[in-house]
Amino acid sequence: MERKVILSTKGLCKSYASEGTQNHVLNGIDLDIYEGDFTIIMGASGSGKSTLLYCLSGMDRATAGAVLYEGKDIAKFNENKLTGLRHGDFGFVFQQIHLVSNLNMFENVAVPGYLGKKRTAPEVNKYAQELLKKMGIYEAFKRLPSQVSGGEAQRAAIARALINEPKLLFADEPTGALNKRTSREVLDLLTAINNEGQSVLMVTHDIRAAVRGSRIIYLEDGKVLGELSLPGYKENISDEEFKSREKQVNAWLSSMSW
Ligand SMILES: Nc1ncnc2c1ncn2[C@@H]1O[C@H](COP(=O)(O)OP(=O)(O)OP(=O)(O)O)[C@@H](O)[C@H]1O
Repeated sequence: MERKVILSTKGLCKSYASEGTQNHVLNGIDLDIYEGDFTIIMGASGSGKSTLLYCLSGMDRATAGAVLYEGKDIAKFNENKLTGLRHGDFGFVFQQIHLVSNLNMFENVAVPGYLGKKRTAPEVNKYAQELLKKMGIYEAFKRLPSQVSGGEAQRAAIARALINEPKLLFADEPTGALNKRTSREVLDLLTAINNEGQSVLMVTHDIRAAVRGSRIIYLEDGKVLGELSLPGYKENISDEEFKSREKQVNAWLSSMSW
């Protein structure tokens, strides 16, 4: 069965000017991102992972080449259209959580829904409550971000990213600031929503996060060096299956960084 492409890049290049020279960070990336996948971007520090995520999601502009979304090159969108795309079509989760400090957990999730205008306010309220329940933080409904743990705040950030039902959820090191247990809880949630059909693209250094992927892409010096496809990760995976998957990913990563 042919899989649907959500985003694709053609000859994507990104350079930054620094101290009179050009730093060529992305060097001609041709890539398709598929619907339903849990796509992982890996690579050494500085290989261009976050820059690729920013260019794919319209948070930054390519220097050359195209980023195609629904047949249109978003690199050519004006600021207004890019903002609309980021708010309406994509969702974002970052290592730094950035909840609005004077809004409670429910409001942090619901407000982007009111702004998204895809649903009426009562519909947004209902959906925000559903998402808080799904993320296991309904009890923290009325608490301010300063009154919850890092893991709870990241779960609220995931709920917020999902409120407008994004075509693609981008996650940049979402567990980078969390301890092992809360990282696992957050990864379990991302796995669960991916198993329900949500397309996810995640940048990570962490192999325990990468094993969640159905496709892992390895960047080196701003180019795709290789990729690995894996069967979808099941939420009730046994320890044995996890270890064998981890071994496969580790062996592949060693071959990439050889
Ligand atoms: N806004 C910017 N201005 C100038 N240079 C930048 C900018 N953003 C990134 N860079 C440079 O681009 C290169 C790639 O950065 P990027 O953050 O994409 O790498 P990364 O693979 O995500 O790294 P890490 O794993 O360390 O987060 C680095 O050399 C970085 O210094």
